[in-house]
Amino acid sequence: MIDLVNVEVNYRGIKAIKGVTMHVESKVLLLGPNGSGKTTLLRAVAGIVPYLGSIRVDGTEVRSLKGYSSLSTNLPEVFSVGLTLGDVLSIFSDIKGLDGRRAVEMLREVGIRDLRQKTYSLSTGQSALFRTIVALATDPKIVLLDEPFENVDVAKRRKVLSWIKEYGKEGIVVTHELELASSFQELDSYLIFEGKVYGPVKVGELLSSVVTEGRDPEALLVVEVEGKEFSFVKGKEGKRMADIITLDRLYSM
Ligand SMILES: Nc1ncnc2c1ncn2[C@@H]1O[C@H](COP(=O)(O)OP(=O)(O)OP(=O)(O)O)[C@@H](O)[C@H]1O
Repeated sequence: MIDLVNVEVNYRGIKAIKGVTMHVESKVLLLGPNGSGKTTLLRAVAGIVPYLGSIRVDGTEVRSLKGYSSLSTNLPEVFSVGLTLGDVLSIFSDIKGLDGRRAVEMLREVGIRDLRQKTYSLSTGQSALFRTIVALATDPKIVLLDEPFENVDVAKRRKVLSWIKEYGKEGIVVTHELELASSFQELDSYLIFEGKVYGPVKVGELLSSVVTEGRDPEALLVVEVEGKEFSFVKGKEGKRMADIITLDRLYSM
């Protein structure tokens, strides 16, 4: 279970996360445009950046966590430079109970066979796949996945989708691609704009809504973008969410 209460993250004067309160006890999607704070929120939950407020993972405050938690992530900060893929698998087997055979099988399924190569020799897409596989092959209770589809070929995205459905009962999956979100219709989603989180709302409901300017009393969600309010409403005239593809488009509405 992940509980955030009034969380703020500041990077030297930039407020990247502003007063976020969330209670996550299933797998949820976090959707938002570039620079909205998605990665920062995951970093805070993973204990990689300092935060104000409270973040508890299964009841333990993240900033006072000692040792390893029930949480796995594909965030690049977790992977040391200069190691081979085999080294990383072996370290994660020791410290996080990674299933080495399963990891090797998953790597083969996406065409990564040479375990003697260094992690930095992987392409951007291969690196994303490798990090996702290491995170999931630990069979984690909680997953934090940052843009697991980015730079991954369409055919391999299908594999990644099926793995995300298979592993981790709880957690946060970040993406800014609504097209991919449609594969998770039954999950709850949160939207993030300018460091503020809105939700939850079922992915299916969100994608079948339209976006209108202003505050609509029947809205599933009302978000604020650059000082303007936008409503996500069902059964009205407006820009169909399903056509927006990426949330960056709200900035040009
Ligand atoms: N290390 C850092 N130092 C200073 N500012 C940062 C740092 N990392 C992120 N930021 C700023 O914090 C804000 C949120 O960034 P973040 O990377 O969390 O967004 P994001 O939603 O993950 O974006 P993207 O989809 O582009 O990856 C942005 O304004 C970004 O410029």
